[in-house]
Amino acid sequence: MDEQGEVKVKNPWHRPAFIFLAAFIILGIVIMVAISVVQNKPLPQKYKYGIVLDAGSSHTSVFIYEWPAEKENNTGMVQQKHTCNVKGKGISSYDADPDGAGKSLQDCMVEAKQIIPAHRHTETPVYLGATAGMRLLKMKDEAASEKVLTSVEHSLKTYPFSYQGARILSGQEEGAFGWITVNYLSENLNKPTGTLGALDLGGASTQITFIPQQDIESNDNSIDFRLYGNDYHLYTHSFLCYGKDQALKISMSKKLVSSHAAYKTDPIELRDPCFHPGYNTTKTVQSVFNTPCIKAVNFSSGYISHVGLGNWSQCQQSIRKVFNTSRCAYSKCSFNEVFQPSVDGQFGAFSAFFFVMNFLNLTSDSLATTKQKLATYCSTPWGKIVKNHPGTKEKYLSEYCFSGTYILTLLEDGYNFTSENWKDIHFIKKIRDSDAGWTLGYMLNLTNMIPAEAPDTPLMPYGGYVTFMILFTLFILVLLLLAYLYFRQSSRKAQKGII
Ligand SMILES: Nc1ncnc2c1ncn2[C@@H]1O[C@H](COP(=O)(O)OP(=O)(O)O)[C@@H](O)[C@H]1O
Ligand SMILES: [Ca+2]
Repeated sequence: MDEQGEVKVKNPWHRPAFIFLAAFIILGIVIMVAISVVQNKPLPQKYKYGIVLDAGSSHTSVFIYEWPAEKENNTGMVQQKHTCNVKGKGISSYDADPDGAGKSLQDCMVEAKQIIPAHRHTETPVYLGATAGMRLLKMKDEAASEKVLTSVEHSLKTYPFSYQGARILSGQEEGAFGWITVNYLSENLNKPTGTLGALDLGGASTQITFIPQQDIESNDNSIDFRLYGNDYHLYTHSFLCYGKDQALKISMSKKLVSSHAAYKTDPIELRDPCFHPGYNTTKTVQSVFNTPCIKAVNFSSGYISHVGLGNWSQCQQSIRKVFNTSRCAYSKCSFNEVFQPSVDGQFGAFSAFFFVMNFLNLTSDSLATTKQKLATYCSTPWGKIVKNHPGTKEKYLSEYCFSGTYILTLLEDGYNFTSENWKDIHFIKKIRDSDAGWTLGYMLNLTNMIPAEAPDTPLMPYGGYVTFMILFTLFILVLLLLAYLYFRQSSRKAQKGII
């Protein structure tokens, strides 16, 4: 009994205070880990949505974007969830029937209501941005352009979303937001890697935007951004009337004006090297001259007999006349006296640049091969072209020779790309499943989703943090166990010594 009494006194582990302390430490660690795991646990993913309507000159597309609610300021988080193509033509074609513009959006907006979860509807912003078609309508008939915008506004306000406005974008905005989109999607904005220049070809205008190596000599062409802690000094220019549909009209009108036949015959004969041999279609003079991009001319007839010749080099000669390169008041110009630094770096060429070059299978050849293949394509008889592409809209099909040649001439003679840097042009439709175009950049900007400064990042990712806390706790437990074993052994020795 005495022996046992002595052991009790000598073994420190049997002191209640020590046991209490050890239990308290373990409990404290367990509570700490439990709280931090629960506190930092990512909530079940909640998504937010945004809608942007791209009211282009040829048609309107509705884009629905989606992003995880907690990560809206991280780069690359916003994704395109759905697109809907509005039936019919662009809103600028409703100048004589403004109500029709608003009505045309109905089907796609109903679709948006079905795609976005109902509880998110009221907080989902809707933006409509109109581009060059509406810029031209505003030049031609400002009152009509306002009526069209009012009509789409009334229509968009009837849906449960948060309507944020319908407006005409400036050419600079269109160029800059296209650049933001491609660089956001390529995750270039928060990395020290280079950025991607943006080339956008529409029906009524075309944009070029990139970071140049030299000074920007004209203020109109300069845009500055601070994104994720980096300063960007961009060159941008939008050529109104140089989208492929307006360029075709300008090119046809020049041919008509310079041809003597045009003033005498009925219908006027337009022999066009940019259309396939065997192509022969009657068009109205009005369909070519109905644009503020061309001065009105009087002809003997209201009709044109448009006859294809299929001669690529003559076609290119005729397209060169659309670009005025004779004067430049700066150190360098693209065309029409517009300042442009030398193109630099990699470029993403989207919208009609992609549609046309992809159709022609010309997205990955050298400049020389591209020209050769295009020349062969243009000389292919129209009958054969129609037979080979039964599913393609005849209007698009008849114009691919012109459009391909226009793209080549715009890039080489207009923007001064060469056979050396031709490979730097990447014809793209999508980046990581989202369309390249101005709409995403526009929404990111208006919702402040690209912060000027880089957001604070946690010390370690969530998974790493939990692992660290578990390992750290185990480490402490093992230490306590070892300490226990050590003390037990030493107290036994002490016990034996006493015996
Ligand atoms: N599959 C296609 N093939 C050829 N061209 C196309 C195709 N889809 C769209 N396009 C063309 O792309 C252009 C899109 O321009 P759009 O965005 O409407 O005008 P803008 O940007 O000048 O306001 C139009 O010229 C249209 O005809
Ligand atoms: Ca466009």
